[in-house]
Amino acid sequence: MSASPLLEVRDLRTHFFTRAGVVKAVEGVSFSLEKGEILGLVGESGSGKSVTGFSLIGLVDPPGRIASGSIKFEGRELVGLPPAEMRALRGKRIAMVFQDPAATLNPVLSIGQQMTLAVQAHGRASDAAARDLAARTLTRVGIPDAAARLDAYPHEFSGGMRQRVAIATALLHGPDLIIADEPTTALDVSIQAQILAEMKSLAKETGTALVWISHDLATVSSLADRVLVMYAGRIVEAGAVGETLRAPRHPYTRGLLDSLPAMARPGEKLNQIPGTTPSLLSLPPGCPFAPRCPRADAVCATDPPDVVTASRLVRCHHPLEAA
Ligand SMILES: Nc1ncnc2c1ncn2[C@@H]1O[C@H](COP(=O)(O)OP(=O)(O)OP(=O)(O)O)[C@@H](O)[C@H]1O
Repeated sequence: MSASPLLEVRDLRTHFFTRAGVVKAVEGVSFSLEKGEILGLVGESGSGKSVTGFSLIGLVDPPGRIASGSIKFEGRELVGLPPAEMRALRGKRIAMVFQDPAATLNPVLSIGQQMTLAVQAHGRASDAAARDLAARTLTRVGIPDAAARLDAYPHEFSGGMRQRVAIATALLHGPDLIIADEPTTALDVSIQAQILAEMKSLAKETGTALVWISHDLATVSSLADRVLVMYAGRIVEAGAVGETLRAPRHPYTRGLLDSLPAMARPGEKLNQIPGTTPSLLSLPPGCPFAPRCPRADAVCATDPPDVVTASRLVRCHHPLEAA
């Protein structure tokens, strides 16, 4: 591990100040990321994955804001960075890919026009040079006959191809970090697998680090080096992906794994985690997972668990045995 990681997040708190109260969407999140590393961020809907991603790239809008904590990118503090400096980093050094490529692609511009604009937003390039870079980048993400397809419009591409265009746009400037928020969720399984394989080889070839946000543990296990499991705005377990998913120590991670369709025997019902995710406006005083946890006892209801760190981080009073 190098002395200074690419990204170092310390005790990040991102809150939404709503009329109903303060929604603590991200509450004390810490992790670091090395160059070329792929980090999977998993958890049920509402656990704070997307808000963590938006915080990293400076895109939390009112009524939300980063309430405290630190996000260091190559040693430089991003929390409190003037918006113009954040914009200069965004798209160039740190890029984001969303679940819906429509969030990135403009329907009234051809793919070539919008990629040219994206190239020129961060530096001088002639239209010809920008189109050439766009075509080469589209080829890298598996778009056949890319130069000819530059004049096509987003609606002329299939969903999988549109997502590839969005990924290529994120790759244009050779960013150091890509934050991908459920980018393959809407695609069919074979296209998903292809895009995952391509993202993995791109990250390894170019040294680009990837934060892959997903509710799908199977996807994360085939792609990521490390996994962070989030619950109610906190990281409850973190470690190397193989070890953590093979032998989870937090009962929540175990519950997520048990509810995967692949874990059910034919004809059997899926083992859903009982109960629902808590309201972030009024969390119980102890462990937020306690009301749904098969291992919880009195202490879990009253005392927030400390983090136990050995080869991996576990935030639990009664972690499962190490394998
Ligand atoms: N603009 C907002 N105002 C108030 N609360 C918000 C806002 N945006 C997000 N939240 C809250 O922050 C919490 C975390 O949301 P987030 O989208 O990060 O979850 P997630 O884990 O990414 O879920 P999903 O997989 O559904 O996207 C949720 O409880 C959500 O209601």
